Amino acid sequence: MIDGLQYLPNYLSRDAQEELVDIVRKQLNNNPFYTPRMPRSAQPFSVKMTNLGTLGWVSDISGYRYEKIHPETQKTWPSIPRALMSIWEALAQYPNPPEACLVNYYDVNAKMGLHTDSDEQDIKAPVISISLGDSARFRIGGLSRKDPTKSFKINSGDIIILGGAARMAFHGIDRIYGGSSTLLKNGGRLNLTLRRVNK
Ligand SMILES: O=C(O)CCC(=O)C(=O)O
Ligand SMILES: [Fe+2]
Repeated sequence: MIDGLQYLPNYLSRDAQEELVDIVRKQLNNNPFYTPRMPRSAQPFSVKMTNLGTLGWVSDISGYRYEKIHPETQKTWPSIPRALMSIWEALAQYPNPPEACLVNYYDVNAKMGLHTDSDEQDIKAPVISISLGDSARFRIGGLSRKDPTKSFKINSGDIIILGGAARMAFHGIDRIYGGSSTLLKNGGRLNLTLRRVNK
């Protein structure tokens, strides 16, 4: 596996997962998931997205970028809750706090193609990714799209850290294992990624 990728299986207990889902759901109140679209083609993503933080990652016909407001409600994103800040403080080994928490929701048919997280100025900071709900097949490659990739199954409560040499590695979600978790009332998978954007 590429150096700098840290996989922390079962980092969150079931109780901690339930608590986190509750906290995030409350914080997302009036900050709905929307359907992002591919730059240029405007093809819809299968993953629904929203954000917490002073900045949020958005994608539409004009491109990928960070914005201070929700693309549909035009309201600022709710703040990143303390429970998530604490996870960052425990794991990031980085002095500055995250500015964005991208919240991804995958229904059973959703997936995310191989990509790099490259819209952040500060690539010395890691990206911390928290999985909640249904299991998924995570794919990780190298720094070039052509590099060989490996995949493994990730489960609710697992955390992946993309740091160091793995910060700019290609990664994606091949598939969701529908019905594999009872954590989310309506099924599916919630993924939270904590990101530092500005240096
Ligand atoms: O859902 C995941 O585990 C990965 C999400 C991801 O790579 C992203 O939002 O950039
Ligand atoms: Fe990513």
